[in-house]
Amino acid sequence: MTLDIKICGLKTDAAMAAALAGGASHVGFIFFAKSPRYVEPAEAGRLRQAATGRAKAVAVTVDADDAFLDEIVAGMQPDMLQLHGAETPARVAELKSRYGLPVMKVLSVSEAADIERIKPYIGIADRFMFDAKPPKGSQLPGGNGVAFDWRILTGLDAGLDYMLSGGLNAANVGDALRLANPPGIDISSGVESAPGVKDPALIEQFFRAVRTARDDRAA
Ligand SMILES: O=C(O)c1ccccc1NCC(=O)[C@H](O)[C@H](O)COP(=O)(O)O
Repeated sequence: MTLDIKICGLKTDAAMAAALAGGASHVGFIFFAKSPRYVEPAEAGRLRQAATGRAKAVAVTVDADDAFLDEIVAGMQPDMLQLHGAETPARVAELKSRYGLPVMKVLSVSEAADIERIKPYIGIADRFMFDAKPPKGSQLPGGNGVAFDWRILTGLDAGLDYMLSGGLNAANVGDALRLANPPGIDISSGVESAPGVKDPALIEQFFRAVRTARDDRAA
């Protein structure tokens, strides 16, 4: 089975180069002003050019209005929108039709009952992401470096297209793959040396850990 890997919160050419060299299938840009990973749409548009033909460029937004989304889509030309807020199924459908782009809807989870919240989005969102709930006091809906109990994903339909996210790093990604066997994974703060500062060496180390885990499972 192929495994999609998204490196999120890219801001520099060096981090982008490391993500692509490692074999990222998706690269993410954060359009949430309070985030240390925020990039301007035009800068994301410049950075994402390196990914063309190699990885999908994902615009991560949080309950963004149409005016901001218009600016993002025009400036960055994403391949996909990641909706990381409280967007309703109707809003997801509206944005798919407005921009003609696939949408990944994020749901924050901590227990098995939270998984049920995907139901109204099935057939509307193209893909899902399960991320951990932000810790109390966090200003960020994502990028908090917090994991959830990956075993709650084992009850999902085998064909559901999703990414497992939240608190991944080189040390724990093998366990996540073994426990949940997800079709995709996503990482941000686990490959940073400080909030918002991606470390190419940590990115390389993460890809190495993924490869080792997959080789071990194949053996
Ligand atoms: O990363 C952010 O700063 C962020 C801010 C606002 C909304 C979403 C954000 N990140 C989205 C992602 O896809 C992250 O990769 C995901 O939450 C996992 O982050 P981490 O736990 O740090 O690996």
